[in-house]
Amino acid sequence: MSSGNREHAPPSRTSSRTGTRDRRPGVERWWDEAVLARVRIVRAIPSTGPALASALLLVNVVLGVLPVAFVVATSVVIGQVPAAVAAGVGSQAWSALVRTFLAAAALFALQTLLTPVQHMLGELMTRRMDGLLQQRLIRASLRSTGIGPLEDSAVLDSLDEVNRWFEARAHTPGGACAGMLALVARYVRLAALTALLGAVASWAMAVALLVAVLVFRTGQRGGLRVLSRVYDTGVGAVLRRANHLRGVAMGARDAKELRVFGLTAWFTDRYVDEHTRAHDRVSRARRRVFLVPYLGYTALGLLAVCSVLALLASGSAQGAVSLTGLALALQATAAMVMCGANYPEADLQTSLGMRAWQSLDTLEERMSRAGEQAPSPEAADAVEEPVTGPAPASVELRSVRFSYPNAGGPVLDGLDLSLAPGRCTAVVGVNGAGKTTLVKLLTRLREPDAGDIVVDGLDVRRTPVELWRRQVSVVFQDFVRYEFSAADNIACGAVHLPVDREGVRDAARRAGVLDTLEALPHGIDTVLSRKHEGGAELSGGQWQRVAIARSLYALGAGARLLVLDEPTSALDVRAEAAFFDSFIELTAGVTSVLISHRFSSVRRADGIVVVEGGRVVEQGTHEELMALGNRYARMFRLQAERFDPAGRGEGRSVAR
Ligand SMILES: Nc1ncnc2c1ncn2[C@@H]1O[C@H](COP(=O)(O)OP(=O)(O)OP(=O)(O)O)[C@@H](O)[C@H]1O
Repeated sequence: MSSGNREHAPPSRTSSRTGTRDRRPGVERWWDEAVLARVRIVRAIPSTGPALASALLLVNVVLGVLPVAFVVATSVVIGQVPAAVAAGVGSQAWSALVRTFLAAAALFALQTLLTPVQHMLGELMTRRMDGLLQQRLIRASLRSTGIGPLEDSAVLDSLDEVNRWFEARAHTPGGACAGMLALVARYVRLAALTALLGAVASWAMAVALLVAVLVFRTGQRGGLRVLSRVYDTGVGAVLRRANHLRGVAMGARDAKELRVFGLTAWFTDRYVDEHTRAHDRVSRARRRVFLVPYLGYTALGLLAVCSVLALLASGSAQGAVSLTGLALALQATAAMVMCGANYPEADLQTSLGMRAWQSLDTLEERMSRAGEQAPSPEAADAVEEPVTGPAPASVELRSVRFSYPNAGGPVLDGLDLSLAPGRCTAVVGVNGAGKTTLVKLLTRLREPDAGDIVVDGLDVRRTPVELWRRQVSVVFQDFVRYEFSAADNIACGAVHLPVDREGVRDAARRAGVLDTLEALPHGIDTVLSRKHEGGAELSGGQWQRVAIARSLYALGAGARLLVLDEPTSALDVRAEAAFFDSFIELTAGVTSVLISHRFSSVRRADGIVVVEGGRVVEQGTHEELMALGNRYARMFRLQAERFDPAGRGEGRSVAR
């Protein structure tokens, strides 16, 4: 019997109950990991298609029986040889020998033919189950309407872990189903061999050998489970660090900085250190888990096999066992011993699959736990229809308080802010003042801990989130660069409506990017990524214009509140000035919020608020705030002086 366990590197297993290292009692953990996990996989098998599941089950049962039938046929052949040789060619005994031989050959051929069918159907089941699990993963990742869960470190850990299971090339989680059915073949074979040995030799012998085989297998499989716990004791974290280092070192995104800062050798050394540390700990654990127990299991196996052989030998010596019976018993014993080995078509697949499924459960559980945001008092009487219409939104934030979970004090602490309908309000403040947090609340990616956001006199929580979001158009600081066509990149500003190609062109024209897009190989249908054939890459500023076009398209589709979070950070000064000249005009009459560190943009807003300490500490027009000579004026002058050290005139270089 051979151990045959290959080393693998599953991600760390943490308890789905605590989110920390698993501290459940051994029996409960064993029940969950070894029994319930298998039951869940078996119950999921029919979802890959009843016809496929039945066909694969049938093939596996047949593949379990065929080798046993082959053992019987070849043993009968051996038993028939003396009589056939004695009677000579053409005799009845000879013909019987030939017939049995042909039957054995047919059984062997059938087994050879069915094995690829087993692989093919198993592969099909694996792909189908992987597809279903991927759907579960995507649904779990996107299930929250807010982004709270995706800023929770436990959820991010789980996501990271599950993703690694799906990215593993050797065995994917779906393989567990096919692996579980492949075990049917092995255990049917083991049961039939036991019956055979019992029938022709001795039942005590057969049962003893069966017990030895099962003990050996249980030890090996249990060893895999025990070994995997080493990943809970810090190895997972070391591997994550190593993977991060490898990802940074091999990614195109970070290549420039690594080289310019001369970090390549440092990265290599750190990667080797972390990897070696993880590898050493796994190797030590492997020796502990497998080496000594393996010797014990092997001794037990040898004892059982030697006893069986000794009994057979003595039975044969006394003439109590026929030649056919001896051949049967010997072959059955050898085949049973083989059943104690690692099953390459089943063991790793089921063991890794069970862990992957558990990771997915943990992710789903954590997502739902992290997604339980503070209940909104008005949610119960949510109105079906949003407050909508052509009129620009009037938005008021009243005494809004918000803190990030597990992150210290409040970021917004009693903030009052009024966004006048059809006017542009700029929000300024130092880094970390809470400007982006304000955007998250306005877009309902987060809900306030206290206070209200009131739109046209109605608490925004009374409007279903999806409907509210159709009324909001946003250009995020870190907007998404979708690897879609340019047209789709813009049209995804209003996915609830059919794509309006004229509207897309119009939005691109107004964002000043239409000429650039039309000059691409396939015009606005060019995929904006070089990773795709015929695709093209845009500069940072051009991408930003595409994001702006997306928000204009959303406005065209009925959005009534425009939120711009650093919308021009990638544009040069001249492009920014030109952009605002046209943008202010284009969005005239739209309620908008502009967050920017560029005072040349901010000063053009109809109203400006300064956020500090989680509240609005100053508000007014540019002129009023300059006249006040307080925080805004100081920040404005500081920036203006950087462009115009001589200090000539208020923001001369930053002015329009
Ligand atoms: N997901 C988060 N979890 C915990 N704290 C966060 C999170 N996001 C932001 N913060 C903290 O909240 C505070 C406000 O962050 P926010 O991004 O809103 O500031 P900001 O005014 O937009 O800053 P900047 O001008 O640098 O973009 C910061 O102290 C930041 O560390």
